[in-house]
Amino acid sequence: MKSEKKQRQAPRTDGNRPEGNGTEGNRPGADQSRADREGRDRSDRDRSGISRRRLLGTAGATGAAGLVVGGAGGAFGGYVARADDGAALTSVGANAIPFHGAHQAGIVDPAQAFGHLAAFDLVAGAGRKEAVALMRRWSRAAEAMTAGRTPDDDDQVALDAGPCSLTVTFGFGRSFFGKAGLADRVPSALVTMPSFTQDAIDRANSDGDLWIQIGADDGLVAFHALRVLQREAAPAAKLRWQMNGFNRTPGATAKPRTVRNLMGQIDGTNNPKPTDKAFAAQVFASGGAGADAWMDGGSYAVVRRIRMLLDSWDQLPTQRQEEVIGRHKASGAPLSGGTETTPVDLDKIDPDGSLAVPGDAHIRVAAAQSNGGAAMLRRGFSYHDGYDADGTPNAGLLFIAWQADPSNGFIKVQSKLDGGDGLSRFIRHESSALFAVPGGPASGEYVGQRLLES
Ligand SMILES: C=CC1=C(C)c2cc3[nH]c(cc4nc(cc5[nH]c(cc1n2)c(C)c5CCC(=O)O)C(CCC(=O)O)=C4C)c(C)c3C=C
Ligand SMILES: [Fe+2]
Repeated sequence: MKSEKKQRQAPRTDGNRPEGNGTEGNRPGADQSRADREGRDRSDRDRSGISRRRLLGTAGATGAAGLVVGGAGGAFGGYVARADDGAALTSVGANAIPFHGAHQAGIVDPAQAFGHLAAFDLVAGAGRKEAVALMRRWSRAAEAMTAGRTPDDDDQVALDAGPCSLTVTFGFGRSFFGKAGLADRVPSALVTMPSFTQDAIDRANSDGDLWIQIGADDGLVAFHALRVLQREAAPAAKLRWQMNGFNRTPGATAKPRTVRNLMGQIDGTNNPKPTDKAFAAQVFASGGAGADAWMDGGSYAVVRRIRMLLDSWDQLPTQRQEEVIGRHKASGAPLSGGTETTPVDLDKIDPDGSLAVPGDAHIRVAAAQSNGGAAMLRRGFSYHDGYDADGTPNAGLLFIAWQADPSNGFIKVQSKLDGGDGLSRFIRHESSALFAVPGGPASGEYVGQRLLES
């Protein structure tokens, strides 16, 4: 990336779209983003005497009739060029999540509407020096893009959009350390992931030396970040695997709600909350003073691509589906009663003498109470990669779990779910990876500097 001096254009308001999902105001950086935005418009005007936003608007207006593509146009059209009417920005475009901080962005922030995961391997001959240069390049690019800036020689894919809550999160796989000459710095929590009896893991789409998680509330902004970072990877690293995911778009519901997954369940209800006393200890590593000190403020990301066997799932009556999970499908309330947020009563017995939450219900088997307190923050994306030749949907969950120690988080819980979970008949784990995600960079630092330069 040559320079990030140019500010990316701020978006116009789409009159048909609700103003965000109501959560943006709570996101860190919303105010800063507003200030940045004003600065951006001003600097555009300073350089040319006329706002780039206005110029784009004029071009759109004059060309509008000729640019209606695919379909009858108007409300039914596919692509309709729109003039810039000068209306205010939407909060979706304007929201910026700071790149710097004690923890990397993309862990605690609400999961965005679009996600890309990518793993890279160092190329033969690349070592610590090349890794330092790569992490510098990646951090510089991510810092610019998350603030809504683009490089001079940018491909302009995200040119008209604001930051759109873009986050970029970087991690290191176990295989990275030996190649980078850092074999003695593998953190003790970065264990080799065990195999589980029901795994159907595709090794080519698993593991990796380096990992990037990208999230944004706009598809172009998310793709742009992926493309920029993939280009910046050369000549040090090459792509190993890449996955695309999505969540509900901000503003799609009348008020903020927990997302649904592709099985139709409300998913994420009983996640640890940042307001919980134990949250930081459950999710973030405290590196201590020893060899793992560089992981202070970091976390461990377990990535599992879990296919949903949707054809079988869809054949199950709703009541049975609810027994498989242990919650009502529509409301997300536990089968022991109450609303979505009512704590589940795993001991409750129904009038017929059976457990209200069945013995093999997913939430019973996965619960911290059933696993010696083991907990993790689940922050995933749905995925859909088309259909197999026989018409089976290739769709499911890019499951991402964040924890201070995977042995006392995902690994412990998955060991219990493997075989004991009613849901396991309807899902298949097809990819697996575990990454050490260092703490967030301080201003002027790049991600991983405390590992690579100490
Ligand atoms: C090893 C950890 C887990 C895997 C793998 C997993 C897969 C998976 N889960 C769902 C759907 C739901 N999970 C829910 C709760 C839940 N799941 C896990 C862990 C794993 N899930 C935990 C720790 C919990 C919380 C349990 C509790 O204490 O209540 C729920 C209920 C709503 C919620 O709390 O999020 C749903 C729904 C799918 C579809 C899936 C694989 C594709
Ligand atoms: Fe689950």
